[in-house]
Amino acid sequence: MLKDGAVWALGAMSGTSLDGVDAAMLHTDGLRILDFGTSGYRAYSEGERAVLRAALGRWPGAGLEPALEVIQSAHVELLSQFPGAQLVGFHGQTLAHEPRGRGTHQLGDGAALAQALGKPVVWDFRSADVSLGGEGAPLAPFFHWACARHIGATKPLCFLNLGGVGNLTWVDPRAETPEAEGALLAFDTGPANAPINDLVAERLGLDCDLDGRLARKGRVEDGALELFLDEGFFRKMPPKSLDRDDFSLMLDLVRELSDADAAATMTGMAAAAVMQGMEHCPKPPARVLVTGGGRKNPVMMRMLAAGLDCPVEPVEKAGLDGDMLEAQAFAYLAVRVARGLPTSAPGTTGVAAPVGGGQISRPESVQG
Ligand SMILES: Nc1ncnc2c1ncn2[C@@H]1O[C@H](COP(=O)(O)OP(=O)(O)OP(=O)(O)O)[C@@H](O)[C@H]1O
Ligand SMILES: CC(=O)N[C@H]1[C@@H]2OC[C@@H](O2)[C@@H](O)[C@@H]1O[C@H](C)C(=O)O
Repeated sequence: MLKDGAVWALGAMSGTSLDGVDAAMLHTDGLRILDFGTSGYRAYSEGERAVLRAALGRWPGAGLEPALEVIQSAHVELLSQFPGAQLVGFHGQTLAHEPRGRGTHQLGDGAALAQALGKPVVWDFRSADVSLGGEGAPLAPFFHWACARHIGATKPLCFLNLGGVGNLTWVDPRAETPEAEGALLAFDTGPANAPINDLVAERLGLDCDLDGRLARKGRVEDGALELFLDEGFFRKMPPKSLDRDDFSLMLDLVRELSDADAAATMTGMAAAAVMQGMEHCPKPPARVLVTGGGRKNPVMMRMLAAGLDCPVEPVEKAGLDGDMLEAQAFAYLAVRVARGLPTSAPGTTGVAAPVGGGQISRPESVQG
C-alpha cells in the first residue's frame, strides 16, 4: 500500500462509445489534485472497433480472445508512452453491465498489463461495489468532488458527462471528503451519444453527428420524446446506472422520421433525460459543468441551456479538460485504491457503505 505521499498516476479509459482509449497523468495523494499532467489518445481502427462491438453484451468466458487482444494491445501501445507513471488505473472496456443481475464486466487483464508495462496496475474497479449491493457506476463522482475543490467552488455544482451514456454528479464542495454524507449524489441520466452514433452509423455510415450538423437541420418529434420519457428508468430514484444498449428501443421510436428529424429527436431525448435527472438534485446547482464528447455538440448544449435554469458550460470554462476527465478519474481512483481509501459511497452508487473497489496487480519483478 502507498504511504501518504502524492504520486504521478496514469489513468486509462476506454468508454462506451468505442472510439478509443484516453490516458492522462495526474499528480495526487488520492484526496487532492496537485497537478494535471500530459495525456494521450489511441483511436481504435475500424477493424478493432468491429471486434469490440461484436463483443458487447458478453460475459467472461470463451470467445473473447480477439476483443481482449484489442484492449490489451491498444493499452500497452498508449500507456508505454508515459514512462513517468508510478501507478496505472486501468478501467478496461465495459462489455456488459447488469448490477442487479449478472454483475458488471469490464474486459481487460490488469495482471498482464502490469507485466507488460513493468508497473503496478489497479483494475476491476466496479466489481466490489456491485457485490456489496451498489450499482458499480458511476465511479467518476469521487474525482468530481476533487475537481470541485480544485477549482475553488464554494457552492454545490453539477458535473455532467455526456459520453455514450450520460451521467450526472451533484457535488457539495464544502464536504471534507467525497465519502462524507451529503457530499455527492450521482447517477446515470440516460442515453447520450451512443444511440445518436448508432443512428447515423446505420443510416449514413457516419461515426457521429459531428457538431450536431444533422440534428440542427431537423426538429424534435414530441410524440417520440414523450414515449421515450415514459420509460420506467426516469421515474426511478437514484442511484441508478445503465448499460450502453439499455435504450436500443430509441432507434425504433425514430424509425419513421427523416434523418435530420431522427437526429434532432435523439439529441432532444439525451437532453430531456438530463433535465429529468436534475430534479433529483438535493439543492439547485450554481452551474452545470459538462464533460465528455457531447459538450462538443452545439445542438445538445443549446437544448440543455434552454431547459436548465443555471449556466451550462463545458468544463474547460473551469480550467478542466473534458476530453480527459474520465482518464484522470481512474488515475485518481487508482491512488485511492492503493491507499486503501473508498472509491464509491451510498450517494454515488447506492452501495450500503463506502467501499474501495479495484484490485492491484504488480509486475513479477517488483512483487512484494
Ligand atoms: N464535435 C462533436 N460533435 C458531436 N458529437 C461529438 C463531437 N465530438 C464528440 N462527440 C460525441 O461524443 C462521443 C465520444 O464521447 P466520449 O469520449 O465522452 O465517450 P466515452 O468516454 O466513450 O463514453 P462514456 O463516458 O459513456 O464511457 C462520440 O462518439 C460522439 O458521439
Ligand atoms: C458500467 C460502465 O462502464 N458505465 C460507464 C458508462 O459511461 C458513462 C456512464 O455509463 C457511467 O456510469 C460509466 O462511466 C463513467 C466513467 C463512470 O463510472 O463514472
